[in-house]
Amino acid sequence: MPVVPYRTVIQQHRSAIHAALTQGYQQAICTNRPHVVSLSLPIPSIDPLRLLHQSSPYERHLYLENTSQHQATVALGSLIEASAIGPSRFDRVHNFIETWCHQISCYDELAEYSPGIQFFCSFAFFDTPTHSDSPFPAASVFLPRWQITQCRQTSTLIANLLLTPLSDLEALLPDILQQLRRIESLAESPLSAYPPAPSLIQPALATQVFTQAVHRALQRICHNRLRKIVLAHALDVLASQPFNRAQLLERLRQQHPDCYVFSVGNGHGVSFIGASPERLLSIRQRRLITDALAGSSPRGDTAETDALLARQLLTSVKEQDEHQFVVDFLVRRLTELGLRPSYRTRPGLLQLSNIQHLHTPIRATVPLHTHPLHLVKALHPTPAVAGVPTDQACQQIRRFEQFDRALYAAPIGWIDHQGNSEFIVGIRSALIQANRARLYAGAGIVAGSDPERELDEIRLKLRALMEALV
Ligand SMILES: C=C(O[C@@H]1C=C(C(=O)O)C=C[C@H]1O)C(=O)O
Repeated sequence: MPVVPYRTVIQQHRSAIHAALTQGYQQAICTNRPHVVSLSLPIPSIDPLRLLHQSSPYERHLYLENTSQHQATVALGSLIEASAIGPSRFDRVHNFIETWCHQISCYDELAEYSPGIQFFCSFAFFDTPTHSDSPFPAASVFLPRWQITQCRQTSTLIANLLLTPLSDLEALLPDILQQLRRIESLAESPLSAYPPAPSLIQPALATQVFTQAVHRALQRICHNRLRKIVLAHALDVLASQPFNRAQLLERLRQQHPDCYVFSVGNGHGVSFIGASPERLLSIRQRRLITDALAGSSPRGDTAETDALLARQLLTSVKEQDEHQFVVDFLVRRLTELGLRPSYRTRPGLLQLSNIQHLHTPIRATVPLHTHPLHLVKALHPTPAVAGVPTDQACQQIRRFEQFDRALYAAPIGWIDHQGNSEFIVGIRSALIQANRARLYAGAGIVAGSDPERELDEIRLKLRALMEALV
């Protein structure tokens, strides 16, 4: 099949694109403020991971893919950005987005599919860093220079351009054409094989630290100071050579097709990657879905043991309690914001390749003036990753865990200019820098939890990540 010359499409519409840029330029002059023009352009069907593979680890990025939903996006480079710390971090990101939404125009007439203007965000678990060398800010938002979104077989390139009264309009178009040339050559060239995976110099899991923390947490639960706490463990591994980010993500999406595969790069060589089954929220045309996901069991080796483990999970009082804390919290927080959540009273099962969870999807309609970040702020951290009561659980997490959670178990996602949004919870994840990886896994502790069984759950979750590393 001949390759459609996408550049020719752009060349043919050169004057329309030029007109869109001129309008943006005039806006910048009239308002005396910078103005962004967001161009959505058709490109050959291309896997966004290939573009990430070609990009430098020193270029900021956010990649998010859900194979089963046939949706993938990579956002590369930062055109405009902001970061924030402290309790007002969500509001500050919201203000940044609101301000810029008045200074952006979107030209999407050439694209078959356009996701609109998307701001990409990552938040750390805590609003103030627990460690001074934390690789990611407590809150971070950026509008990318380049973005590729693939929806089924349709790919779209988004070029965001910043216009100021000093901009040289004639210099912008060649830049876009050069990027299109790069993408076309990627689409035409055969997928180059990834280099062999590095071998790991794997340290033993320092299990006592975790089990001791579980014992101490159980004492607090026994004395009614806490009802649930999610304790995590971090495993540092060193490889013989640098990890290949795209290769890890490729393995994760093959091994976990039902999860959201993600990568967030800080632009300084550090990436936070993972395959998370947990959606904090998804909003499309004001319809919201959030997942209560808590209560876990391994998958069985045979159909019979698998069914037995599933039955035990569905009928265990301890697992039900652990799950119900999350449902109650999500329903309460949504109701407080004026939403009317609907959900089934009995949880279902979310069966993943290595583990199964109790799962309750909760749906609601978002009121007109409720911004997605109001909801993210109200929902994070859920008792699936923190505990009950939230403040006490977070205080104890800071005490018991000796490592920096950074982006682990925190919201990662995007918001568009029309109130659509997608945020996942950054669990089943690892921090990657050159040949070092830090793997995270956590488990919910409630009355009746057995420290050894919780440790098995941590091992199971870590093993899934380890399989992607080697
Ligand atoms: C905290 C994690 O997972 C969470 C804890 C679960 C549990 O304890 O049963 C289940 C799903 C997640 O909400 C993790 O994987 O790190």
